[in-house]
Amino acid sequence: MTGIGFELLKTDGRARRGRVSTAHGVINTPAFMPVGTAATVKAMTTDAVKSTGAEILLGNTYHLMLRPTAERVGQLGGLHRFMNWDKPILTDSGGFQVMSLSDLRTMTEEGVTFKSHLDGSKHHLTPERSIQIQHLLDSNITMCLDECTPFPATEAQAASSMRLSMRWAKRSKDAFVERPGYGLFGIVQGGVYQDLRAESVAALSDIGFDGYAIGGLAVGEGQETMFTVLDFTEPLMVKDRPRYLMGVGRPSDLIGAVRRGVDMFDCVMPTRSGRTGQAFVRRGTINIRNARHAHDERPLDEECGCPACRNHSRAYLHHLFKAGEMLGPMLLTWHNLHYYQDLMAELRQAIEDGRFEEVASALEARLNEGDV
Ligand SMILES: Nc1nc2c(CCc3ccccc3)c3nc[nH]c3cc2c(=O)[nH]1
Ligand SMILES: [Zn+2]
Repeated sequence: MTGIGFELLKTDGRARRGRVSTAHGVINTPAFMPVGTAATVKAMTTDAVKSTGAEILLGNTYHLMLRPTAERVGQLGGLHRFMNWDKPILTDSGGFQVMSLSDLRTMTEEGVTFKSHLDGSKHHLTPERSIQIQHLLDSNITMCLDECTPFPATEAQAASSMRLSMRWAKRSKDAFVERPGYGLFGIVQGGVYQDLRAESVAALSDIGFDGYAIGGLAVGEGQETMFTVLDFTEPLMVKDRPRYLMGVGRPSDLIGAVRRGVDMFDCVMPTRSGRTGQAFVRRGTINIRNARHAHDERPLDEECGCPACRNHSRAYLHHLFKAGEMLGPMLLTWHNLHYYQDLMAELRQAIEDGRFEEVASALEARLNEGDV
């Protein structure tokens, strides 16, 4: 197999059950991919991440090029060996993180010049350099360098931003080293504009990629707008390649996007909010720091099999956070990732059984039950 393989195993409405195969193993879709920004899923060992059911994790070109540098990771055998994760890895191309993390950045046709948020040192990122960095990291799924069009943007702004990303997509493809089990994904842009999204899908399909991400969303547009953009973009996308919705999302976002034909997801919510004490449970969310949990002997979620729910009460987790104990963020991160994987497994099974709509609407109803 050149590039990565994709099998579409079953559909139920627009929802898809598939399998992505890479040099480091298989990813069952719909899949949630935990974010491991600086070669670590924060507060989790790789064994812990594996125990949640995750089959792929994400790394970041931006962070790793700054520290410890891509050359260092490459010298040490790539990201898999560096962090001891032997399953697939997807890395973002860095443009999104430059725009959200560094200051004093300038964007030109050539690429983006920016100052490190760590030490102010100057760096350049071009499509060619981003592809080279991801190659050094030994990423199984490489992302094209793109510009994530800010929200809101006028149609003219979204058009010129998208067209720059399409020129960068071609340069990314030309720089990518084809290897069996390794693939390159294009990223659809175009803001909230139907004709621009269509132009971007067509431009990327003409170039040809192993998979197609939908970018420019989860940038503050809100769930309704995100779903509207999916509704007019997804039907234009080829069916025999994976679709990856970048940066999404909360459980209700995931259910709605699987319903609309998305296969792969990433989001910092389960890890970032886990560290602040927010737990995602089947009936909504819990902020464990709230006083009402101080004496509650129940687990976070009775139906969850994670170490936090098997071994501890809400009262104990509340105490850990109040005491500033590092076990608190560890256990809530573990729970959130475990819950996200359970949710994706339930959606995969529902598609296989031809019961997606029944299962999805029941899950959505429970999320709004409240009083968790
Ligand atoms: N390259 C790119 N990344 C995005 C991310 C980061 C996803 C990511 C991938 C891998 C690791 C971390 C983060 C977005 N997050 C929210 N919305 C997003 C939009 C884009 C986008 O349009 N382009
Ligand atoms: Zn749990």
